[in-house]
Amino acid sequence: MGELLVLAVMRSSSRVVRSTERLLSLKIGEVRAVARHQSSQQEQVSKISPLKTSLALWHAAAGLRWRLVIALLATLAYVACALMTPALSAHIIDAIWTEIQASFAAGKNFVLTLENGGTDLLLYLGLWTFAWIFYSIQVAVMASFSERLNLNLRTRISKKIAHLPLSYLDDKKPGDLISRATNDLDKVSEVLQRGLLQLVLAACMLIGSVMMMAQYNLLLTAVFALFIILSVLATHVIATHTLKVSDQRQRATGVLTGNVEEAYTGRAVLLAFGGEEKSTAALAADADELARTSLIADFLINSSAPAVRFLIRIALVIIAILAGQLLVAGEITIGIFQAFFHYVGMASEPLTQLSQTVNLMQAAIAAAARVFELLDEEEMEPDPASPRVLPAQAPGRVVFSHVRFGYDPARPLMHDVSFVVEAGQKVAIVGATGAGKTTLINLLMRFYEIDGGAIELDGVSTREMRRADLRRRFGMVLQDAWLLEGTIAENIAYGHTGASREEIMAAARAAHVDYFLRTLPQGYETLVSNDAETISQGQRQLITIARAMLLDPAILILDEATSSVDTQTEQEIVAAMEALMYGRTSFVIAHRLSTVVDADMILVMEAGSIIEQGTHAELLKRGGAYAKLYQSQFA
Ligand SMILES: Nc1ncnc2c1ncn2[C@@H]1O[C@H](COP(=O)(O)OP(=O)(O)OP(=O)(O)O)[C@@H](O)[C@H]1O
Repeated sequence: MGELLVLAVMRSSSRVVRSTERLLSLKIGEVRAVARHQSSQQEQVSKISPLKTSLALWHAAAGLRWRLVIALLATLAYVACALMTPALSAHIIDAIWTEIQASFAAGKNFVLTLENGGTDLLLYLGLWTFAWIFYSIQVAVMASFSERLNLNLRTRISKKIAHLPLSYLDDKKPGDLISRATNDLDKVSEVLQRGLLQLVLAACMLIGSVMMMAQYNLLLTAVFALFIILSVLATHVIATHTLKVSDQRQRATGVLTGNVEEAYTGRAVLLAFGGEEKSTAALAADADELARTSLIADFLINSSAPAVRFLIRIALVIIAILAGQLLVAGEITIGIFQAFFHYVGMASEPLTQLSQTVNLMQAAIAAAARVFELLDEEEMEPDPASPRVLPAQAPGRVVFSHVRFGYDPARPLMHDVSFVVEAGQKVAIVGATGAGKTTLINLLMRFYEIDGGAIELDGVSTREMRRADLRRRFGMVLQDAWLLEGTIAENIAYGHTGASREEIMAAARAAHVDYFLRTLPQGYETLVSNDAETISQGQRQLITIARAMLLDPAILILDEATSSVDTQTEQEIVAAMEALMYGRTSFVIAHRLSTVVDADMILVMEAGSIIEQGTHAELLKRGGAYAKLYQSQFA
């Protein structure tokens, strides 16, 4: 996992530079065109199936569904309490009114007692108390349901990332991945927490209120039911658009997060090429797109409630006229008249809420769809069920036989690569840029799977080993020295849990960095991060050499720095690398004459193939590609 992360960062940082350069080369007009193109792309991908996504969410909630049952029961209890109150109040009003009239007829003042309506009033109060308790239970249970579902999905995403092939990261921006694991998931839980509850509550309230209305008068209930149907139709039309626009908004958030991340990580390139303005314009275009889609999505989400409210107002007027006539005709009592309107009021708000919630849920569905899109990505080939394990002291003999590979299977890069590296040998890999030097290392570490042939480590095919076991055999020191957020001591001990302070300091001494670290005010406890520029490039590389020293791997992979460091640091790096390579099989992407000349074997690469291999003397004698390269680059 550690190495995977390292390579992901390597890959993303080189991609960041490429994308930042692309960002730099954009003119403002092109930026707008890109934004438009992105938005048309977004329309193309909006093929979300709400049913499929809801089922996936239901499936993801396995083990948590009992919470939904409790929330549902609490909701039903709340609705029952709330629905009983108007009927009870109708009864209380009619009963007390009769008592008042009787008292007046008898020439007495009316005094409220427990017998003549007081008990009913206490019951009324009790009902509302229970309603409040049940409502609180459902709120608490739903909050715990949605947060746990969120946690489940987030855990699945982190496991998924560990199983994604590196090729996934090659054409996706890390920011988009981050956006799915944060923004999209948060949207799902935020909406579920409020939305699901409201949905159940509103539906129960609506059905209950209509049933109660029907008990009093069927004609008036039928008029209200007609307007419910009209509201459902209006909601459906708006919700269809909301789903599409919400998807665009979540994608625009992903694009913006990705580009902000790129602009930030590649800021050195931006500043160096004076590209701040263009980069800012490109980000502004992304932000514009997000603002545009958010505006439409928010408008749609909020527009359904006023539309439904308008329909309800019309229904109320019609019902009021009809109910008034019935009252005058003596077909209904004043208690029933007020109870009916109470139920209409009780049903109206849920109807409005239902419509708004259905719309809000579209945003959650769109976000959840992006989460499941990630979770459904094809994973890398699993480790073998019964993996071969190398002995701890395996010497580090490497054999490539007839290896075939292409990043894109349709465009092979390596056709037939074969070579043998004996344990303890130093191999220099040379070749022009893009020749395939890094690719060779990627295949050796199994960051990518080969398409044919075999790679063996001490007689065992790397495919028969667990990836983690394989990678533990290697130590890497890259040009782009990677530091994680933490102290320098933690950085040196990365990958070697439980290293003592003495071991860390011994590794730092061997890597010629101990003296420098002691001069820092906080010494080994100095806090660093990959982005902080408080530690120079050369010093970073020395720290990563110390990291490799501590790991004490059988095989080393070194990418010699091409960037110019001062002579003193350069000498220290050379000495540290020599000490590190001593007695180990080492693959060096070589840029220094001394490394090439000293190597036990030189692999000369061109267009993915090894065109020559041998020692410096042998290859010079041959007078082929190496001899020419040596003359032009190293001599
Ligand atoms: N992740 C990738 N996806 C697709 N193509 C890639 C990827 N990485 C490298 N390539 C392509 O494969 C070829 C070999 O690249 P590689 O990085 O191995 O070259 P290199 O010799 O290490 O170059 P350099 O010296 O510039 O680092 C190049 O054409 C490159 O564009």
